Formats: sequence, C-alpha cells, structure tokens
Amino acid sequence: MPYQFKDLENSCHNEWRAYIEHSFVKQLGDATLAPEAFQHYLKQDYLFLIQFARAYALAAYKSPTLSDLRHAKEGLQAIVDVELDLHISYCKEWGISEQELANLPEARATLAYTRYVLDTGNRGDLLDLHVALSPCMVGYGEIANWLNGRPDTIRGDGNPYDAWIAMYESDEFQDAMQAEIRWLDERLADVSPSRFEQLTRIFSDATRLEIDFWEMGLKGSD
Ligand SMILES: Cc1ncc(C[n+]2csc(CCO)c2C)c(N)n1
Repeated sequence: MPYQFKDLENSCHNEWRAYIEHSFVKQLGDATLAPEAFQHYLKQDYLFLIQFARAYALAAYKSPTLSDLRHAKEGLQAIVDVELDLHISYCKEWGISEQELANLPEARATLAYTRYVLDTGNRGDLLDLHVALSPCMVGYGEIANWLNGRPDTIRGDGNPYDAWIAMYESDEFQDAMQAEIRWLDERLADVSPSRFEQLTRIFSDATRLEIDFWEMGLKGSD
C-alpha cells in the first residue's frame, strides 16, 4: 500500500489531536481566550512568518525540478508580498504597531520550531522539508474546520477572533492546503517503510513544536 499524508497524521495521532484541539484553539473558538494571549501569539507569529519565508527560500534551493522551484518561489512571494502585510495590518487592529513588531525578541518556542524546520530542510531533501512544514500548512486548515464543526464555537461579531477562523476556512487557504496534501501524497507513494519511519519522526517533532507554540501563547512565555 502506498503511503499518504493521512498516514503521517495517524502515525502520531495523539500529538496531532493535542495540536488541533489545543486549549488555545478551543478558547479562540468559544471567545474565552485572553486578548493578551492572542496578542502575544500574534507578535510571535510575525517572527514565525519571517522564518517561514526563509524556509520557502530553502525549498527553492532544494528544488530538483523547475516545477518545484516555481512552487517554492510562489510560497516565498505569497508570504513576503502579501501575508506579512496582512499580518501587520491585523496586528494593528489588535493594538500592536509595526514598530513594536520590528523590535520583538524571539520567544524560545518560536526559535525552537522555526530553526528545527530550517535545520531539517538543510540536513535533508525537499520531502523532509515539506513534511516539517506540513503541520503548519495542513494543521491550521484542519483547525478551522474542526472549530466550525464544534457546537461551542461562536462565529460572527460575538467572537473577537472570528477573522482568524475566517482566514483559515477561506477557499483560498483550503485550496492551498489541499494542494500541499496532493504534493505530499504524490511523493509519499514512492517511499520505503524505513524512509516513511524517518518522515514520521519529523512530522511528530514539528507537531509537538506547534503544541509548544500554542502553550507559549497561553502562558505568555518568552
Ligand atoms: C505557529 C504557526 N503555525 C502555522 C501557521 C499557519 N501558516 C503560517 S504560514 C502558512 C502558509 C503559507 O502561507 C500557514 C498556513 C501560523 N501562522 N503560525
């Protein structure tokens, strides 16, 4: 049986559910999350996005084909030209200025996660790097869908975090997530059991680092 992305999720089911259904996510959905926790998360996420852009640049360097190179370039361009600007405007709405963002120190959870992804890509090939990025690429889409299926989730003006959920449930984001799953499914179909084992380690580590990122937001840790 060829491997698929679903098999990565199943290989670390408990960690994956702990990430998707984290208290930070639940509180964001039912509008009980402390604004300070969300603001801390938003600030660190700005730094996260910058490192994530570097990971796309590394994906370009690690691309064996022109099609992979274009894919990496589009990801880098989307973050640098669109998503970081959107994030800066969204932070402004939450009372965080661009000046403040520019001077932030990186929290340990941000350092650990982003440098883990970059190191995994440096040591390995393009598939290792994509697997390290996949909890980020796929997880946030799953989180939006999970929140929408939950009775406690409040949507609309009654939830100050509604725009966050709306961003990740959008067709644009859900299409990008499906494209990433298809990319991974195509490559995973050809890997051996021992290679798949290595990839599950990477997927599990990146998922655990996503959990730490939520924890950092909740606790305000630096
Ligand atoms: C800690 C953390 N993990 C995942 C995301 C989601 N995310 C960041 S970049 C990107 C894809 C490229 O556009 C996605 C889905 C986040 N914002 N912060």
